[in-house]
Amino acid sequence: MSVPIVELKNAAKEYVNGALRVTALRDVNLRIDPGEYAVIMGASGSGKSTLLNLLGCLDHLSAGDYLLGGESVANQTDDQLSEIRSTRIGFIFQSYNLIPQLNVLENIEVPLFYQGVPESEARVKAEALAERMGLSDRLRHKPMELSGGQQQRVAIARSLVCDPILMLADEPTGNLDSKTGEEILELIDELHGEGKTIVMVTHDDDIAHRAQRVIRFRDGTMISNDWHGAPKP
Ligand SMILES: Nc1ncnc2c1ncn2[C@@H]1O[C@H](COP(=O)(O)OP(=O)(O)OP(=O)(O)O)[C@@H](O)[C@H]1O
Repeated sequence: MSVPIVELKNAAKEYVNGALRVTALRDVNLRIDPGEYAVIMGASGSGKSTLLNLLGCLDHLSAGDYLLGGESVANQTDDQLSEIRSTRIGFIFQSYNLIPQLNVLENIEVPLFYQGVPESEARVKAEALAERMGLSDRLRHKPMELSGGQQQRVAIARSLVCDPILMLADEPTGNLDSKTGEEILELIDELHGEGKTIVMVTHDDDIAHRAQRVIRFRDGTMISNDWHGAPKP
């Protein structure tokens, strides 16, 4: 059996602000295998972003364990988490999160520079991904000179440039019109078809139907985990 990409064991997250404590996630057990496409759904405040932040090593668990690709990351330092994030995880956000001063190629290259990849090598990779995303005629444009769909394509290229084992998407079509959103979702379907492991937060049932698996949260608890198509063995 293959090593799961994600394994959360009795995971919990509590936010503490002074005397105020909020339990955002409690006792979450979740396994995501290589090549799966899972969506996370739930009402506002149910813990979706908290979960994505934990899966993306942007935050620490309060209790339990998180194994990413078979290795526990629960007790890593912030620096170690940052290293894991930049080498193993690709992020796609609703608001693209591109660096406004950098052009398309430079934005795509950012994760490679954190890894010390030589400039010429980074350029070759970034150009290939930009071409794949249909951005060849926009390589030197800055984000503000691009449409929303083009910006999201740059963000997807950036998320792929380190060949991550896990791709996390937070409402990736939330700021796009339906046609452009559909193109981005088709791109994500394509990546899934190529074997990428994808976890996406969405509020949209139509989008959720594209995934194999829909995981629902309520009040910080996982309340359902439904498989479309063939049931998981
Ligand atoms: N930094 C924080 N400090 C304190 N409480 C927080 C913090 N971040 C989130 N929470 C709380 O944790 C709970 C879960 O929040 P979370 O943002 O994960 O929900 P969500 O499902 O992503 O919501 P939305 O769909 O509105 O983005 C909420 O009750 C929220 O108020």
